[in-house]
This record gives sequence, C-alpha cells and structure tokens, in this order.
Amino acid sequence: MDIERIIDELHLYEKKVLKALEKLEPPISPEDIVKSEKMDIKAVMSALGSLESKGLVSVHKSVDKILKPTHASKKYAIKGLPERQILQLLSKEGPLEISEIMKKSSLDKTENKVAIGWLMRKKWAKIEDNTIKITSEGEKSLERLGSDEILLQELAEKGQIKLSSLSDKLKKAFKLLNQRKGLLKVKKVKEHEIHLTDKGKTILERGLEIREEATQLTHDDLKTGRWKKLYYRGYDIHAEYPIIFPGKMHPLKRIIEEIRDIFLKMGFTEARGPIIESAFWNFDCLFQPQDHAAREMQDTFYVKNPPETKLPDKSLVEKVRMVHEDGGSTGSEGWQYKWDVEIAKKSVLRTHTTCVSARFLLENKPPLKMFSIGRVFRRETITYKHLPEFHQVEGIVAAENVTFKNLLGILREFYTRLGFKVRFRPAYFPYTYLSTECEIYLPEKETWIELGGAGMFRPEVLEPLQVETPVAAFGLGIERLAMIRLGIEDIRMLYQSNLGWLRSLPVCP
Ligand SMILES: N[C@@H](Cc1ccccc1)C(=O)O
Repeated sequence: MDIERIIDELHLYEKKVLKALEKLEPPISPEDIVKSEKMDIKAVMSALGSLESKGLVSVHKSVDKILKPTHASKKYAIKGLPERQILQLLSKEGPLEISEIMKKSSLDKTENKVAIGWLMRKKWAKIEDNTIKITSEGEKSLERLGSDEILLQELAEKGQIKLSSLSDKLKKAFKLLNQRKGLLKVKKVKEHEIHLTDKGKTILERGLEIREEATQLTHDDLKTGRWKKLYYRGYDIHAEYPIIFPGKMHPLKRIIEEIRDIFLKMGFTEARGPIIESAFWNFDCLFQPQDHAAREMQDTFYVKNPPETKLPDKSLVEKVRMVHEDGGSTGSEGWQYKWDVEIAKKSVLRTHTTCVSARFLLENKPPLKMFSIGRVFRRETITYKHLPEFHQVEGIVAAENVTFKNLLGILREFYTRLGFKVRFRPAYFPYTYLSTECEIYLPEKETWIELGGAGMFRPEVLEPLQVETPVAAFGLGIERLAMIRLGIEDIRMLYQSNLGWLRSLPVCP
C-alpha cells in the first residue's frame, strides 16, 4: 500500500498514538501513551494493533518481574541481614561458640541458624575448634554492603522494582535473595514495548494532521454551513455489525414455488384436490384392485371422521366396478373379483396426488396440460429418509398424439430446468402402461436416486372417465429434491424449526 493511502486511512486514535510515539522517550509502553494522550487503554491497544498490522509500529512483548519487599526484608533493610548482624556481633565480641552466639544475638533460633549458614556461604566466617571466627573477607565486608543488601535497601526505599531495570550485578543479587525464604514478593508481568518502524517514521516525517472528527451532523451545522468545515470519519466497512435475520421463505416452500413456476412456464394449468379423499379416487378409479397391498391399513391412513366420503356419479362408479371385475368394454379381463362399493367409499388421507389427475380428467376435456402440488400421506415410520407426510408434484398431458416419448421429454425438461440430470427405468403401476421411474443423478455421491413414477394411463383408467385421447401422467416426490438442493441427509430437517440452520441458509440460493 502506498504511504499516502495509509495516511488517508489512519484513524484519529492511530494518529494520536503515532504522535505520542514520536514525542515520548523510549522504552515506550502502552501505559505511557495512556498517560500522555489521556486515552483509554483499550483504545490504545486497539490502535496499536491496527498500526502494527499496517507495519507502522512493532510491539515487543516480554515478560518482566516486579519485585516487592516483604515485612521481613523491610526489617532487615534497617537492621541488616541475619548474617550481618552476627558478623557485627563477632567483630565486637571476638570468636564465639555457636551456643554463645545463640545466647548473645538478638535473633531467634532459626534466624541464627540461617545467619551462620550464610556466614559460611559468603565466607565471612569460618569454624575453627568449635568456635566461629571472622575471615579476612568478613573483615572487608564490615566496611561495605553486599549487592544483595543494596538491593534490599533499594526495595525498602522504592517499594517496588522491575527486574529488567536492575544492573547485572543486582540481577545476580536478586537470584541470591530469591533463594531465601520470605524476603521477596515476585510478580510476573507482561510488558509491551513499542517501537516505530521505518515506515512509521516516514509517515510521521510527512506530518500528520490530527483533526477532531465530527460524530454527529446537527441541524445547526447544516444551517450555518459549518458542515463544510467539519471533518468526518470515513466509513469503516470492516466494523462489526449486528447480524440480522430477515424473514424469508422456508426452503421447502421455496422449491415448491420453483417447481410451480417451471410447470406454469411450460404451459401447464394448476389444479388442486382434497387431502381427505375417498378410496374410490385414490385407488379404485386408478384400477388399483381392492386387495392391493398399498390399500392395507399399515400403508394407508384411513380416516375415522368422516368415515365415508361421497362417491361421484353412479354411472362412473358402475363403470369402475365393471373395469375391476371383468374389464368392462376395455378389452381387458379386469382383476376378476367382486368389487365392493363400501370399500371404495372409505375416507383416506390421499397417498398420492394422482387422484387429483383422475378428478381433473372427469371435469376437463383434452387437449390439456395440468399439474398439481400437494401433500400426501403414507404410514411410514419416521426416519432420516422417510416421513408419513410429504409433497408430490403430479401432472398429466392429454391430447390426440401424446406418446410415452413425449412424457419422457416433459420430465427431462422439468428436471433439466431444476438443474438435475435424469434417467428412466422401467417400472410398474396398476394404472399406467408403459410405466417408468425417474432417477436423478447425484454428482457428489456418483449415484442415481429414484424420485417418482410416470406412465401412460391405461384404458381401464381412461374409459370410465370417458377420456378418448392418450394421457401421459407423472407423480414426483419433492422433499428429496429439496434435500439434494440443500445438501442435507436427514429429511426431518425440513420439518423442524431448526432456526440456526434456517437462518444460515441464504435468502437467494
Ligand atoms: N402415484 C405414483 C406416481 C405415478 C403418478 C402417475 C403415473 C405413474 C406413477 C406414486 O405415488 O409413486
């Protein structure tokens, strides 16, 4: 970054700190700046941090020790260390036996022992024939203090001393004193020593203008024209900002809207049907025999109230009965059993949206293109893969020349618009022939997953509804598409209020 730009982007606080560094005598600590600039320590530290990241200052971190005297050391600073007190005693009294020292000294027993130990260590005295005598070293020491004693006195005088400020000699003395119990209080402290870098010096040489910043623009400033002279701080685009969670559409709802949009754009009309459906529309008119496994209680939710749902026109019901029993006029043999209208009346929660297509075909004449999105229900145990309630998008295309190939083309177009690669495999449904299953490709897992069924409605479905053109039909699951889109492995995520996750999803995918 060039110097001009750095200067331009300096904050008021950064400038103040730089100026302080120019003015103060090194070594400079953050506390020195706090004092000279009357700034808050937090502001100083944060300014130092950004100045350091811009390469204008270097901050030297070190650990120092603060030494303070104890009660005992203050006493010794006046009277002398125990060994000095005994040295003086010996110089007055001449050589003494240990027991005599114990008696004559004003120290207590332990202090006497300590004193004799240190007399030996410092070579101020020696033991000869059971008596303690001053050495020539000791004689010299009577005239001058040792560096440990000097340090002790300085401590008593100043109250506290930084280890780093001591001369080498006194540093050694500190080590010696610190070996002894109860003479020193030592506290470790972290130190910051701040230096201007060459870059920092260059900037100061250019001269820094410190202008107070206007924080608020008042009505008065505007009226008087003072605003022209005010100095405003630039926007800090890196400043912390509050995280806000705007309301947004649920991701499942979003993909539903996307699917709706695709079909509308492909020229389909949207239809709806009831969620509580008769078995008739859900199964019978789709040529699903009444003993079909899917109709069992363990697969389908039967509704207690209302237990029965109104059937359509008698003639349609009658035609459906005939198709089931012997194929009616379709040329098929039917399922060859006695069809029961009571079973057809039962209320169910629809197990697919194909019943919406069947109803639509009764009401509308081809050519037509219809789609329907809605909830369907199956008695599934809840797992990461399955829910008893999910969404399908259903559709039909009915016209004179509609073929199975057209159906595949429509499905391919739909999935391509959603951004997926699709393939088809043969399948079976009681109500379609030919039938297919659509699979889409998962690049991350390098696998294909099944997403829905499709096929050409059979004559056994179309005849009772009096539809004379071919009808291409499809019914596709939506939750799995959503899971792939969102990269989630557990379908339950779509139905839990996991706010953390929902909030983390971008508003626009
Ligand atoms: N109803 C089938 C899908 C389907 C719809 C239309 C035709 C063929 C199959 C299902 O729920 O899986």
